[in-house]
Amino acid sequence: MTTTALRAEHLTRVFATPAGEVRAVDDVSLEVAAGELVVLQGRSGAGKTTLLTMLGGLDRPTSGRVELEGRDVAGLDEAALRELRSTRVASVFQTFGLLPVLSAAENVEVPLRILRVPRAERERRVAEALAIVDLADHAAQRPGELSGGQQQRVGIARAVVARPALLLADEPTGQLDSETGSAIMDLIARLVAETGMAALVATHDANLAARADRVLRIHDGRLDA
Ligand SMILES: Nc1ncnc2c1ncn2[C@@H]1O[C@H](COP(=O)(O)OP(=O)(O)OP(=O)(O)O)[C@@H](O)[C@H]1O
Repeated sequence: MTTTALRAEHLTRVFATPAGEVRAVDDVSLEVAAGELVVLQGRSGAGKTTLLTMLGGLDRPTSGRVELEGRDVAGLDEAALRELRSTRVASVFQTFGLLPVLSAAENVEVPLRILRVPRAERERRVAEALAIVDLADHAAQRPGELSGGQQQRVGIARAVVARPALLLADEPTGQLDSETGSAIMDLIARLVAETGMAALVATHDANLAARADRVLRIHDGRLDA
C-alpha cells in the first residue's frame, strides 16, 4: 500500500506588488508518496520556490490546502507548525544554510537538539548521518573549511538526521559543478530509497530529472497537465 506523505489541493499564492497582483502559484494540486522522489522543473520565476515554501509550512497559501502525513497544515497553530518544520519536513537550499561557527557535526546535530534528543543518542545519529553522506572524516571541520559539495552533503545530513517524512530541496545543486551536482542527486535518491521518506526537488537542470520517479513541470505558476 502506498502512503501519501504530501498532498496539496488547489494551492494558490498571490502576491500584491506595485505593478499589480502576481499569481506566483496558481491552482496547483499534487501528491508525493512515501519513498517517492519527485523532481519539479521550471524556468526561473515559474513558481518553484513559492510552491516549496508553502508545502514546507513556511508560508501560508492565499487559498488551497496542504496535508502532510494526513494532517492539514493550515489547521496547526504556530507551535505545532514549528514542531512540524523541525521534525517532519526537512529543507535543503541552494545556499547550504549552514552555521559558519559550528563544525559539520554540530551543524548536523541542530535538529536533534531542537527535539531534545539525549546526548548519547545525538552523537550516534550524527555519526550515522555523516557516514551516510561520506563525511565521517570531516566531522570537526567548519563549513568554510569544506568544499561546496561537502557543504551541501552536510546540509543533507542535517536535513535527514531527524528522519523527516518529507525532504524539500530547492535547487540543491545550483551552486555545484555538474559532476558534484549529479552525486548529490544520487545521494538524495539513495536516501529516499533507503529511508522511505518522500522528496520533492526543484531544479532547472534537465539531467537531474533522470533520477526522479516522476517529473512535474511548472510554468507561470501552473503545473503542466
Ligand atoms: N515576496 C514576493 N513578492 C512579490 N512577488 C513575488 C514574491 N516572491 C515571488 N514572487 C514572484 O512570483 C513568481 C515566482 O517566483 P519563484 O521564486 O517562486 O520562482 P522560481 O521558479 O523559484 O524561480 P527561480 O528558479 O529563479 O528561483 C515570480 O514572478 C516572482 O517575481
